[in-house]
Amino acid sequence: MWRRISSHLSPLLQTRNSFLHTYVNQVQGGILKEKSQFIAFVLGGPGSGKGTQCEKIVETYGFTHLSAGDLLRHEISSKSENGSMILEIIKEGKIVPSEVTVKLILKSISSTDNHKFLIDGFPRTEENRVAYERIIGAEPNLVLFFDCPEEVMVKRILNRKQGRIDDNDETVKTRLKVFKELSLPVVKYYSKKGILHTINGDRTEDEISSQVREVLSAYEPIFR
Ligand SMILES: Nc1ncnc2c1ncn2[C@@H]1O[C@H](COP(=O)(O)OP(=O)(O)O)[C@@H](O)[C@H]1O
Ligand SMILES: O=c1ccn([C@@H]2O[C@H](COP(=O)(O)OP(=O)(O)O)[C@@H](O)[C@H]2O)c(=O)[nH]1
Ligand SMILES: [Mg+2]
Repeated sequence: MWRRISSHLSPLLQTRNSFLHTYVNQVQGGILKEKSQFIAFVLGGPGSGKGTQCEKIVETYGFTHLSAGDLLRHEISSKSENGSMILEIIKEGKIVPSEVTVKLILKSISSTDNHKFLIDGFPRTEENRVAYERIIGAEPNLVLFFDCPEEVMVKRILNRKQGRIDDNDETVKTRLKVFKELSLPVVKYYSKKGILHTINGDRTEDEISSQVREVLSAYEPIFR
């Protein structure tokens, strides 16, 4: 279907087509197999444990982990043309324009041979979600949502010693407000779609990890 559509669309869409289906040079019985892309969004408030759990999922299931925040921070540190704009927005705890983030995600997806991706910390707004779907032309296969009480998230963020410019009292307040007002509607959207899996994020890392494995193992026949 993608091939048919893309022949009528812009070069951007044609590029997209090339990574929506990753051709895996895996000859089985003489047949070149094509693996469909599998995308899981990983959502949750700041400090809910998204990054920590993504690392464990990578170890267990071999996903490629794309943290939207890391991609944006890389733009800042590499002094790209949008770097200073991104820095100001992150400092304030607000949301970077969708087209910037979506472009970075697409670039990362297209630069790897893997077919299964964790997109961590995106989409953070309904506008992000719509922009992603417009450009990618598909919804995620599943969405993990780490549900965590605010006071636990704040404590974790203020103890996270990664030197992040946004891990401070003032920015955390804005980030929590943005999460409640702009990100929770996205969570609700996926819940209505029936692809949301809510995980209790107020547990030990290992307890959370086993909840995650329970969800992912049901999808294993699809993404394997
Ligand atoms: N289950 C947990 N219990 C206690 N601390 C945790 C847990 N999961 C993650 N952390 C710690 O909390 C901080 C935030 O976790 P992180 O994975 O970076 O969250 P997020 O990506 O959602 O902001 C990190 O310092 C991490 O080591
Ligand atoms: O899709 C995204 C992801 C992140 N951010 C910005 O990057 C910051 C850090 O995001 P990250 O996911 O790294 O934070 P976490 O939730 O892991 O603490 C956010 O507060 C936003 O300012 C954004 O604008 N759009
Ligand atoms: Mg994170």
